[in-house]
Amino acid sequence: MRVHGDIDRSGGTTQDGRPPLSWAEARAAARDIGRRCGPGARLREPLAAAAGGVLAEDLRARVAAPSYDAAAMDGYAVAGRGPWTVRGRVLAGRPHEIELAPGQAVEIATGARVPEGAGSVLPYEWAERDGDVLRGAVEPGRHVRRKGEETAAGSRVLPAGTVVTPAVLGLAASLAHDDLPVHRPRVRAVVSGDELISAGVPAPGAVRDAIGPMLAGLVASGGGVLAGARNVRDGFETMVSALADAADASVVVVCGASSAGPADHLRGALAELGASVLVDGVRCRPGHPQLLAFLGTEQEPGPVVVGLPGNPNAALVAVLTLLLPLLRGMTGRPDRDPGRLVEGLLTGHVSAHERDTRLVAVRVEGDRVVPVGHDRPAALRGAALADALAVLPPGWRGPEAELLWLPG
Ligand SMILES: Nc1nc2c(c(=O)[nH]1)N[C@H]1C(S)=C(S)[C@@H](COP(=O)(O)OP(=O)(O)OC[C@H]3O[C@@H](n4cnc5c(N)ncnc54)[C@H](O)[C@@H]3O)O[C@H]1N2
Ligand code: MOO
Repeated sequence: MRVHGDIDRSGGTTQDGRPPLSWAEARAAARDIGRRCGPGARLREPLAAAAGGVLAEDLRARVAAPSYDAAAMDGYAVAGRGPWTVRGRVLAGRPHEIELAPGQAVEIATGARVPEGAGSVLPYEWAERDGDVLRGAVEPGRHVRRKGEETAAGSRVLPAGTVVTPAVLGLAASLAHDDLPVHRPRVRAVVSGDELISAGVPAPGAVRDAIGPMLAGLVASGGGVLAGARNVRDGFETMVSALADAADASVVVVCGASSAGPADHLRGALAELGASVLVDGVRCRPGHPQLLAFLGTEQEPGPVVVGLPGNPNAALVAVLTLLLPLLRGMTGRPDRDPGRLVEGLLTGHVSAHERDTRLVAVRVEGDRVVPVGHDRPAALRGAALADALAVLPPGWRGPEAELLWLPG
């Protein structure tokens, strides 16, 4: 993580004790910080593992595309004018040394190498064959994909910084790449809480960790990679050493311990480590105790810390508010959300918060946006049923609402 000196390190709360940043300001700040931090570690990854990264170098063609003259249709490769004499058959993947003289043809499959001397391919649909004699109308050059006509060997096909989508992976494979140099923010998670268990049925007083299982997919949707998740017990020293141990990451996500209780040690641990807290709470419901901080110094920058509240739905909102905009900023992804404006269509009873932005789980049903309920801070049932969170700014009267799409 590289931090530049011009970031406002003031953080803190306003005089009335409320978080200084609105929900929209917090998202914009996280994205901006991500842009300044840059795209994270450079790795050379096998193709399948490179998905979601951003190219660390221009992608160049290791071979021409196509890499040989190939038939684009099933039919006959023909040389010169017809009628032609059919000399045999060539199939894709079968090497051959056939050369055709004018007046000769071979039956050919799509993708097979067109013999030397053949000028075009006559599809079956246009061919008349009587024994070895073939007739039909061809246009010179038709239905042959010439070597290099799409891409010349050695040419630059994509610039550094391109997001590795499934199409980019397919293209890279077709141009003979086995691995790709990509940048990808490495994210480490610290899941804190004495009451948490990660398997089985909880006894009274114990709680299944519901945030840890969400993180890999959420981090990947922002272009990062979850390099590890640690469950730690509540404790000041434990939190300090968990943060210090994650120093090799671009981003450390701390789940829980974000509030003011006796077991909530995140803020104290950050102070102990000399962190700069840049987002100290956000004016939104749920999720207001979330935070964003830098570890390290100007000379030796450390990771960005994103603090998620322990209530799982509040944590999800904080991921969408701070973590994903941060990762998108780091990886140069477009900020696609808040998504689109849906006009006049939020149905059912929802009320805005007087001073904070409310995020409400909704389903999009045709042209209606329907709250699904079950979206209190501790409940993920609503988010699991929902397509999106409707963004209701303070004092919202509706019915228009902006939608923040939930990662799929
Ligand atoms: N005096 C105040 N108390 C609280 C405030 C406040 O402003 N003043 N904010 C409340 C809000 S809002 C939230 S959200 C929580 C945030 O708490 P923490 O981030 O400190 O998290 P914990 O106290 O550890 O846990 C809160 C709650 O969530 C459960 N939890 C924690 N981690 C997980 C997990 N990984 N999976 C499932 N559930 C988890 C935990 O058992 C608690 O029930 O603080 C309020 N209090
Ligand atoms: O804001 Mo808390 O983060 O309501 O659950």
